[in-house]
Amino acid sequence: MVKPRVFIDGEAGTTGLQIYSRLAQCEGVTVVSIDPAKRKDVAERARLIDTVDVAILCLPDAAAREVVDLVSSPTVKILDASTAHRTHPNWTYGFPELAPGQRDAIAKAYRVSNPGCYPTGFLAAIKPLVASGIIPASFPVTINAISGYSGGGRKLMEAYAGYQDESEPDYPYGVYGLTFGHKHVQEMHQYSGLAHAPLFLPAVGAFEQGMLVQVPLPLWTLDHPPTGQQVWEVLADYYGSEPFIQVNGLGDAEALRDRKFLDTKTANGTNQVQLFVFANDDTHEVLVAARLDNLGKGASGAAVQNMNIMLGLPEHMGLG
Ligand SMILES: NC(=O)C1=CN([C@@H]2O[C@H](COP(=O)(O)OP(=O)(O)OC[C@H]3O[C@@H](n4cnc5c(N)ncnc54)[C@H](OP(=O)(O)O)[C@@H]3O)[C@@H](O)[C@H]2O)C=CC1
Ligand SMILES: CC(=O)N[C@@H](CCC(=O)OP(=O)(O)O)C(=O)O
Repeated sequence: MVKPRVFIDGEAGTTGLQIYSRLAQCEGVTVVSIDPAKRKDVAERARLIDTVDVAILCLPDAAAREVVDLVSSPTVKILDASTAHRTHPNWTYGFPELAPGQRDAIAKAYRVSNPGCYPTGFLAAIKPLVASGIIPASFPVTINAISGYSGGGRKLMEAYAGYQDESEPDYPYGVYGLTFGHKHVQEMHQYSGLAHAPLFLPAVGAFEQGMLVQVPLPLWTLDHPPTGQQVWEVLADYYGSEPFIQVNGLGDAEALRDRKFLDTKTANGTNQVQLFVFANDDTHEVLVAARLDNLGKGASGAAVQNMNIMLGLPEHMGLG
């Protein structure tokens, strides 16, 4: 059988390298590489894309848009890991677990956008709650999230490079996005089913990889607040058979591990979103949290999963 040919545009970057190393171990596809001297030559990249079955774009947004405009093959499927096409009406959102039918839509699509890392955690947590009506679409939602610095790509990784050797980094924790216009907000709003955009407060920590996305729900604001168990059941039912979304037990003490806090790294190296629900039914406070590897299910793992679906390959291929 002829193996599908895949080109990773931006193969040398943080996300591209991780996709390459996952696919290099796979028998199922042939990875086509560009001459390194031409890796920023847009005409050569478009020419190569026209020759493959799937092209995965791991580029800055502008470079992704530019090359897509030059592609002419009617058969090539494109998977864009950048933010450029995530809310575009002609592109299919590459989150197979988001809703019934999404996986089939990805399988049929010629243009698929890979979700952002923060939206992956947020949408995994909120979408079932809004879709089921257990929280109303009008609920004012806030998100507190922290990412490792690899989320900022090569430039942020270089900026943090010296920290490994310091016992006390200058910036162990930094909140950003303080003008509330972060590039992920539109995507989080569009696919959540919420009437209002969530208020998003991202932070970056002095660790390389991993993320935690927290959605605190002050349910006392509702006339009939659901219990923590009811919130948990909605999530557990929604993702019951999904291999890459794991719903941990309600108030799972194991999840907190020895130190009694939710850490940011336990999902690293996996393609998992790990969901947690913590609740106090007396005060009607609930926290839904998602832990994931920003470079795994938040980027390269999701890209490989989407590529597999787009090519009709086993969905687990290359995902460990
Ligand atoms: N890091 C993360 O956690 C995630 C990143 N993404 C997205 O993936 C994309 C890539 O991000 P990331 O891998 O982190 O970024 P990096 O900066 O690590 O890598 C980007 C790569 O693209 C190359 N590049 C830049 N401009 C051009 C161009 N005009 N033509 C061809 N190649 C070019 C860069 O080369 P050079 O370095 O030489 O300029 C580099 O190799 C971005 O859109 C990002 O938003 C998505 C999910 C998560
Ligand atoms: C820590 C950090 O800087 N994170 C990046 C998000 C990671 C990323 O690039 O997100 P995409 O998935 O949209 O590509 C940011 O906040 O812009």
